[in-house]
Amino acid sequence: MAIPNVRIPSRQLYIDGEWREPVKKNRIPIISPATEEIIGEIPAATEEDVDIAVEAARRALARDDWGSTTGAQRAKYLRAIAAKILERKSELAKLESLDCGKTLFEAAWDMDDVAASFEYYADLAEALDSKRKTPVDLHLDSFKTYVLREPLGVVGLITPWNYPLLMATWKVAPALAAGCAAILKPSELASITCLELGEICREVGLPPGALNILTGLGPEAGAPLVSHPHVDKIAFTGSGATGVKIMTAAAQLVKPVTLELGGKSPIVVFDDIDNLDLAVEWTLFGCFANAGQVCSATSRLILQESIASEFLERLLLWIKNIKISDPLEEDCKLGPIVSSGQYEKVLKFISKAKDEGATILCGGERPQHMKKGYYVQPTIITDVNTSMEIWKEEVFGPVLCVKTFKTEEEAIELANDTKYGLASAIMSKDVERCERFTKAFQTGIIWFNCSQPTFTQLPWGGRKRSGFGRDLGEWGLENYLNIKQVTQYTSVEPWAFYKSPSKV
Ligand SMILES: NC(=O)C1=CN([C@@H]2O[C@H](COP(=O)(O)OP(=O)(O)OC[C@H]3O[C@@H](n4cnc5c(N)ncnc54)[C@H](O)[C@@H]3O)[C@@H](O)[C@H]2O)C=CC1
Ligand code: BAL
Ligand code: NA
Repeated sequence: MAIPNVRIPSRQLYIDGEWREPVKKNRIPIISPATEEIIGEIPAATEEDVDIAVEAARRALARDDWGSTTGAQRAKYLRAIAAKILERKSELAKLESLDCGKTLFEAAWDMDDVAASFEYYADLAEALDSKRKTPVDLHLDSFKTYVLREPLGVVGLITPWNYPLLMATWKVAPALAAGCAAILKPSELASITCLELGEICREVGLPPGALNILTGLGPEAGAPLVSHPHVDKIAFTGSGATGVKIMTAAAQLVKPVTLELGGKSPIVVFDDIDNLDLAVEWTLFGCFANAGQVCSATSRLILQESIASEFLERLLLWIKNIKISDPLEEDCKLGPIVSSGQYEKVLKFISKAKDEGATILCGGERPQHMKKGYYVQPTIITDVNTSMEIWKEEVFGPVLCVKTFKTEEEAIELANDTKYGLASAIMSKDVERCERFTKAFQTGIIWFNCSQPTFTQLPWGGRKRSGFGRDLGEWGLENYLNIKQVTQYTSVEPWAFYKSPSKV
C-alpha cells in the first residue's frame, strides 16, 4: 500500500449532524507515540456537550427520518458508510497508525474490518424488518400475542484506543442497524479516525443526531453519559477499573450495561503439534500483534514440558525477525505503545516481574535503535509462578510469560487460574482433547490451533472479570433492541374473575 501524505484534520465535536465547538472550548493535544511530538488536537467535551448531544439523539428518534426508518432504509446508510471507509482506506489507516502507533499494515486490516462490519450489520438491519413483529402462538382462542423488536433508544458507546475505529464500529454499526440514536465517546488517546467517521456520516447524509461523536476525557465526557437519565444503555470496552465505575454509576439508574474488559488469556501448547513453527508463529501473533495491546492477547504461554526448551529456542529465533520500527515503515511488525503512561506501565510490569524472581528470557527494554517513541522490545518471561503479578495481571504490551505443565489436568488448571475469562487457545492435533478443553476453558472465546482471528459473524465477549454481554454477530444487534410483548384479548366472552354487577 502506498503511504499517502495526510494532514490530521482539525475537527470539532460531531453533534446533530454538524461540527460544533465544545461549550468550554477545551482541546486535548494528540501526541505521536512514534515521535513523542504533538501532531494535532481533538476537542474535549464536558457534561454540557453531553446534554446537547443527548437532546439531539432524542430528537432524531422522535423524527420520522430516523425514528420511523425501516431496517432496509438504515442498511443503505450503513452500506454508504462502508463504501466511504473503503474509499478513504489508505488515508484512514495512516491516521490510525499516526494516532495509536499500530503498524500501517494492521491499521489497513482494521479499516477492512470496519467496512465489513458496517456491511454485515446492513444485512442484519434488512433482515430485522421481517423479524420486527413476531407472532407467538399460544394455542388459545381468547388471546393473540406477538413480540416486537424495537430500537432500545439513546445509547452511549464508550470505546478504547487499541483498535480505535474498529472497536467504535463494533458498537456503532449494530446500534444504527437497530435504529438507536448513539453517542460515541472514543478514547482520548486515539480519537482521530472516530472523528472522521463523523465526517463520513455527514457526507452520506445520515440523519442529524442518529450518531453523535464526543471526544474528551473519561471522567469529563464519559461519566456524564453514563449518569445521564436519558441515555438508555451503555456499551463499554476498556479497563476493568473503568468498567467497575461505569457499572456502579449505571446501577444508580438501573441502566443496562455491557462490559468488554480485559484479559490474561492462556495459550496451551501440547507436544503432539505437527508443526512446531506454525505453533510458534501463532504464539507470537497471539501476544505481540498490535504490540500486545489486545484485550484477548494470549499472554500466558502454557507449554508442555517435553517440548519446552525446543519451543522456546524456536520462539527466540522467530522473534529476531520481528521488525521494530516507525509503524509507517514497510514491514514494521511492532510499533510503539500508545502513550507514555501505558509505556511506563508496561516497563513497570517487567521490572516487577524481575524483582519477584522471574527471568527475562528476551527483550524487557526499549530497543536500542529507537531513540524516540514508546517502544518496548518483544519480551518473554520465564521462571514464573502463579502468585506473581506478571502471571495474574493484564500488561497490555508485548510481554509473554511462560509456564510449563506435564499433564492435561495441570494445563487446564493453569489455563483457568485467572480472574479473567475472555479467550483461550489450545494447540494440539488431538481433536478430542481440543473438545475437552472447549468444555473446560472458562472463557467466551476459544481458538484451536490459532490465536486472535476475529470474525464479524461470531460473538465476542467474556466471563468472570472480563465482563458480560457480546459484541458482533447477531448478539451484537440484540444489545440495541428492546423486546416488547403485546397481548390482545380476542374473545367477546366476559373474563369472569369478578362477579359482574349486571348479574347481581
Ligand atoms: N478491553 C480492552 O480492549 C482494553 C483494555 N484496556 C486496559 O485498560 C488499561 C488502561 O487503559 P485506559 O485507556 O486508561 O482505559 P480506560 O478503561 O480508562 O478507557 C476506556 C474508555 O473509557 C473512558 N473512561 C475512562 N474513565 C471513565 C469514566 N469514569 N466514565 C466513563 N468513561 C470513562 C475513556 O475515556 C475511554 O474512552 C490498559 O492498560 C489495559 O490494561 C485498555 C484499552 C482497551
Ligand atoms: N481483537 C480486537 C479485540 C480487542 O482487543 O478489543
Ligand atoms: Na494518540
